[in-house]
Amino acid sequence: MPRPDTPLIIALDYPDLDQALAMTDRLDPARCRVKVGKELFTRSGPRVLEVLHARGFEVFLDLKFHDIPHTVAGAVEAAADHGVWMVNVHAGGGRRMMEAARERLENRRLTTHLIAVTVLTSMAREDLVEIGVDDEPLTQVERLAALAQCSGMDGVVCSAQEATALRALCGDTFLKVTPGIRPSASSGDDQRRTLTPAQALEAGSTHLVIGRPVTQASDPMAALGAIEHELDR
Ligand SMILES: O=C(O)c1cc(=O)[nH]c(=O)n1[C@@H]1O[C@H](COP(=O)(O)O)[C@@H](O)[C@H]1O
Repeated sequence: MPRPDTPLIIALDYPDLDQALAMTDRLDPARCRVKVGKELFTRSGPRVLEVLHARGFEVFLDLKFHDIPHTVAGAVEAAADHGVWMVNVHAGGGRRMMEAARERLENRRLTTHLIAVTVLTSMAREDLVEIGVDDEPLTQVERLAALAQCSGMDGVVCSAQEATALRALCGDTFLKVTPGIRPSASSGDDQRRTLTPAQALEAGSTHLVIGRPVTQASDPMAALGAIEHELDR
């Protein structure tokens, strides 16, 4: 199946498989990828991946693994064995954890994209201070992105507000997957570091993760179409 030529990843943040599939019934796998996160996966198990693959979708399995190296390597291998397009870990798990995950994929010649979460887009400076990081989010994102890159990651999850700095630091081909995307008219919800879809691509994001602005819209297809229009696609 040809890879979709789109930066859009729709977050299927639903409490059950039926609701997620009702949404994907209305999406076209040529126009977007989909993301399965903790809630949906914990409720539905790997079956959700089988069903989405059968419908032609490439899947980002967003379970943000963060554990000792051996455990994370096994979890990343299991995700890749399910045939997902992308999987993620927390860069805060450190170099040995990320290297172990990369090595496990290489040993098995598995080509799933492996990326690391830097600083969650729901966090602002004061949240970092509370966990002992007395830095601006950008400084911590740069620190973790550099570590992720030299630990063998294909890219990072960050806010689009940091994408330009990471393009300079890590290059164009290093993936910058950016949630916290809010079309001009929508609310920020619990996100703190947001940009619009067009601003995010302009800033250097390679992929845009979009959840509620599409999934909670009264007409999700119209919302997706408006984003595509904004991106001139
Ligand atoms: O890894 C992620 O996808 C992620 C990282 C991050 O820093 N912030 C973030 O919002 N996400 C995910 O991106 C999606 C954003 O959804 P909305 O805020 O509804 O657009 C959710 O599924 C989050 O779990």
